[in-house]
Amino acid sequence: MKVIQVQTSGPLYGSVTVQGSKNSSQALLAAACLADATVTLEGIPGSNDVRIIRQIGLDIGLTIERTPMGDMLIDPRFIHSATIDPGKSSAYRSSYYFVGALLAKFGKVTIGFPGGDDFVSRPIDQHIKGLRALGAEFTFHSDHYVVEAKELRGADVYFDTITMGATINVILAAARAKGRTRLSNAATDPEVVDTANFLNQLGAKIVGAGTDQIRIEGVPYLGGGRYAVIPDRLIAGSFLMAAGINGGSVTVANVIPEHMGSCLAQLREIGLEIETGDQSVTAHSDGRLRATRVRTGMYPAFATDLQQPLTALLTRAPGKSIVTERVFVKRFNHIHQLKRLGADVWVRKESAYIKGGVPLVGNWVHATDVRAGTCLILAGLAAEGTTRITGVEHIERGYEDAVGSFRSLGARIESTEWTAGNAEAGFVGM
Ligand SMILES: CC(=O)N[C@H]1[C@@H](OP(=O)(O)OP(=O)(O)OC[C@H]2O[C@@H](n3ccc(=O)[nH]c3=O)[C@H](O)[C@@H]2O)O[C@H](CO)[C@@H](O)[C@@H]1O
Ligand SMILES: C=C(OP(=O)(O)O)C(=O)O
Repeated sequence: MKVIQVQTSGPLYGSVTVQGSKNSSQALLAAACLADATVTLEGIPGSNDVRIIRQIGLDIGLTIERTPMGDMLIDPRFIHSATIDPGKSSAYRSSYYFVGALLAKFGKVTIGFPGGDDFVSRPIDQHIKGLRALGAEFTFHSDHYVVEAKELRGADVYFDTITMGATINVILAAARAKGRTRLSNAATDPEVVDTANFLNQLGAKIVGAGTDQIRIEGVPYLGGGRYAVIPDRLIAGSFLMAAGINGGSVTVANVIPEHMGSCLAQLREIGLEIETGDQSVTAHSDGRLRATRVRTGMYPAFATDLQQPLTALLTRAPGKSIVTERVFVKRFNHIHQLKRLGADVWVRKESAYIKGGVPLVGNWVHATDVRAGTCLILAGLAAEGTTRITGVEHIERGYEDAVGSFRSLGARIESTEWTAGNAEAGFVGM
């Protein structure tokens, strides 16, 4: 069993080059299926989710190869199947993008239900609603579903709630549908804009991405091209938060500061000093933090994926903080694990109440999902003694090299293989 071991660390100093966005990469890799020529994507991270997408690609005839320069060369010309193995599709969340991306070409997609971070129920009713409006029919089975459309036709879609996944999925389907699609109440996330920019570069006609009204004029053909995925604003945010845990100064390079507005505002409120450059952000902290109240929301509000590392940071801020989760209201699995380190945190309804400044003590903890993992790494840096984190595969879904990056900043962290022998000697069941 892989375990990440974190020791009490001092202030962190240094610079980390931020990987390409996990969430955008998943959309772009699927979107490449819409092309009729080869595509090169720069900056796709080497995370577990990307490895699964490559395996799905192999199964259906979509070649995804890493070049010696680190780019992804994708050849969608020989896709021969739109039947996706349920096990693989359920091994990560956004496998549903293959529905939007393959439906126009194949007329029928068979796929497993979405997996990924299973922290709360995550409905896909808005994906279904949007794709149905374009003419798709859904049939549900025990471990997979089938989506069929003789012909996809543009339509007006008004989303009942703001969802990034459904916005992207319907854009994918509409890009090669017949006629015009208009999306209202669309998500405005940078990852939506990134997907639209990529498709437009291949010849799609999408306008309005980044606003809540998006128009897509379907085209019969998409060419190839080269495109660079946006940097991961969520991973960048968590490294900046790390500067506040024991003090220090951390620079995240290769970021788009404009994507991080609500995060940077929140960190300033807590007492970090933030400096932005063209493509970098630096957080300085003398370790003195202020308690705060924060609510998550859809972009441009404070991201739900930054809620967990922020909660770890707020355990270091003397006083009472309140973190309210508005996107996935029960996304608090990490709180139970923080308590195992001695944090004084409790959850009522959709809020976590944190009494900050209480000393943390190392223990065995489990990362239930990727951001819970980041939260526990940050908490482990402050905890007395050793914190051992299991569930490393969740962390590896999103990070190319979390351990290496934190080590480069001076964190005392390592990845170890926990064997039956040492487990008997020291493992405390969870
Ligand atoms: C792979 C990926 O990109 N994952 C991100 C994506 O997930 P994902 O795309 O799954 O999240 P959504 O933006 O769709 O979810 C936003 C809200 O809409 C609701 N909803 C969503 C779809 C739907 O059909 N019906 C519905 O009610 C969800 O329950 C949630 O309350 O955005 C989330 C919110 O920023 C992030 O936490 C995830 O990291
Ligand atoms: C929720 C997340 O991922 P996914 O949607 O891939 O499960 C996340 O990245 O925090």
